[in-house]
Amino acid sequence: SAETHWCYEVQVDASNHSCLGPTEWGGDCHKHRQSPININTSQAQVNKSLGPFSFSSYDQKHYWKVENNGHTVVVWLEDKPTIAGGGLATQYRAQQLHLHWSKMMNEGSEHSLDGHRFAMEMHIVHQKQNGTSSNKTEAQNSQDEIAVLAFIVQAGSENDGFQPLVEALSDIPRPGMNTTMKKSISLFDLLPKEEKLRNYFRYLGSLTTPGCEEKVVWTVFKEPIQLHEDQIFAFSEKLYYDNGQKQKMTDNVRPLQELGQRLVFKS
Ligand SMILES: Nc1nc(-c2ccc(Cl)c(S(N)(=O)=O)c2)cs1
Ligand SMILES: [Zn+2]
Repeated sequence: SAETHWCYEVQVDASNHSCLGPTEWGGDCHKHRQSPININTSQAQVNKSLGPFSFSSYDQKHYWKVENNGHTVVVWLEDKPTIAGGGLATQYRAQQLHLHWSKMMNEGSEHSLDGHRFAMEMHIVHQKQNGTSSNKTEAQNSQDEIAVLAFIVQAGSENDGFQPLVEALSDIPRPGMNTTMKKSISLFDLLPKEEKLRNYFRYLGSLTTPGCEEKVVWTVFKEPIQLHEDQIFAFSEKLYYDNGQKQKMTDNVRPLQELGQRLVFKS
């Protein structure tokens, strides 16, 4: 039979157990360098090598393609903006951005800061740019193959930069649907002002979705993105997990994982 697909806890009951919730996820999801984690900000160690990021083409406006993939809303960054600096070993190329959220303003982020969770969390997923062909092989298994820039989102003032994404949600209620933003925006239109991106936390972890591969160098920025409550609610209101449009897409948040022997650093 088609293998049972993974899902979030909120979906397990609604689908009368026809999908695997977070405690049953396979792959590397049961290993010990997993994400997300709670970040104890006073225990995080200042690391002087965690300098500012350099963002390339983050100012480039684009009519991005937006998709409901059954777990989240994904914005495909095909023009591949890149990042470097920020204590990263090399340049990384953006692949996609997606978000995690809840209707509850303190249950929608995946990471927490000193036990506090927020309304949403946005992840910009980047792939390590390989060097020469020689070091391509082992590079694929490195702990920092993927760099995710994580931004917490809290309810506050209206954010005009997010409107083209918020308005695109109505076009893609069901899994597998995709659309294009009706207005071009840049990644910087979605982020806090660049000068506010100097303060961040850093640790090595995993994808927060199956197979939970432990190949992510995480950056969690301190400065939150602010969205109006109505913009936040739009994600839970317009999107569905299922084709029958019975299960609203919300609480697509993995439970917190143990820090274990890992250290969290801060810029
Ligand atoms: N099918 C799906 N894949 C993802 C995904 C892919 C890559 C990554 Cl890196 C992540 S995360 N949450 O760790 O940033 C999520 C979401 S939903
Ligand atoms: Zn994510």
